[in-house]
Amino acid sequence: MFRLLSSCWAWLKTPGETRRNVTVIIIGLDNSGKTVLVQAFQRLLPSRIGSCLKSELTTLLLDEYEVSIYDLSGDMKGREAWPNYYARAQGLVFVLDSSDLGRMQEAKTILTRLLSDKRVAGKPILLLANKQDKKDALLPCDIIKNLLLERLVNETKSLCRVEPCSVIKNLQRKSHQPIIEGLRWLLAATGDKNEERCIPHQPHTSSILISKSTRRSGDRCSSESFSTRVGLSKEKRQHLPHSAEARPLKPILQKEGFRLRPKKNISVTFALDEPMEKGEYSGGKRTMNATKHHFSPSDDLKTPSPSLSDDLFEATPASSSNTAVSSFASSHNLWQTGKGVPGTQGRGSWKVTAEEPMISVAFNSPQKNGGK
Ligand SMILES: Nc1nc2c(ncn2[C@@H]2O[C@H](COP(=O)(O)OP(=O)(O)OP(=O)(O)O)[C@@H](O)[C@H]2O)c(=O)[nH]1
Ligand SMILES: [Mg+2]
Repeated sequence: MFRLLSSCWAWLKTPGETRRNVTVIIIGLDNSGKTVLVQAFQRLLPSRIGSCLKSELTTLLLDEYEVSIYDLSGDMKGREAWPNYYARAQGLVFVLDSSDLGRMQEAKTILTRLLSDKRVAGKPILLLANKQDKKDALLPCDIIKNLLLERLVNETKSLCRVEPCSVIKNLQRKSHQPIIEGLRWLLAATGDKNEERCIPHQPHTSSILISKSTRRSGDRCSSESFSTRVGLSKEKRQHLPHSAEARPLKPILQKEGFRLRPKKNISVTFALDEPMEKGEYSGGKRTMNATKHHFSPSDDLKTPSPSLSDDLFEATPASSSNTAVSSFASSHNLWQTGKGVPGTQGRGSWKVTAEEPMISVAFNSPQKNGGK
């Protein structure tokens, strides 16, 4: 009853009559969780379900947006209809079953074909790494690697955010926060994307964001150091949701450290567009050899010190945006290492510090809940 009333109120209360209409398509392989995602949105947000004629359409209200969401079927027959929706979509949600390793290649093929379509290329895409409750679910960094996502979004100039989530119903309401935050980001990105197209001679570089949904106290990331890399005006950037901000990889490494969480809630945001200069971090091996490990005194649970592989900071060749990408690939080892460390699946955090620069890794409690 309360939900019904608040829905009615939300529909009536159109602030200044200025709701922005945005059309989003939800796409992905069959069985990835698209329909369950839409059902979660319907539970969480004021929504209007489509008529019988367009049962795939749901209209949601979120902030100042009225969002038309098309839940497209992912089976072979359904995929034939996808192109009919490409032109009208301003943003895309690609739902991936992170635990279905056997279909990663198929997902990659589909995603590549999708983003390469000229009606889609350049539009923002939210990649939901779903089914994170399952024990074999891939980490977002593994997904990025498996799907060759960096290269793909760089080529198609699409702004991309990767959001790990579980959309199943029996999870607590707050565990659905990532999908709301992801949708907020997508909506903001659609507006900025349109505006950006009007800016002439704007060098376009693309970004991948991984959600940094929650920040711990002591997080040294300062918001001023964030920037999107899609040529947004400063004023527009201020309107992006906090979690929509992208951080250039190079400054992160230079100034702050790279904050990652191993599974479920990822705590890092970065952009893959800033080329490294020649020789930059080429002393990485040396630096990492000099690495010392220590634990934060605020850890909820002490975990064993991780051992880092020496190839954590391989020297990265310079001169293209792929340099930063390969730098990410190096940091990927960091995740892998963290993942394999006994005890890191529990609550707690550990830090790895080197003399200069410092890398820090924060592990927070994963949401293990009713994994199948
Ligand atoms: N464990 C787990 N199961 C999920 C999750 N999300 C969806 N599922 C299950 O995955 C199955 C498929 O979900 P759907 O939402 O129907 O998948 P879909 O992407 O709409 O599939 P098509 O409509 O065929 O393209 C269902 O059995 C869901 O219960 C999740 O986050 N975790
Ligand atoms: Mg479905």
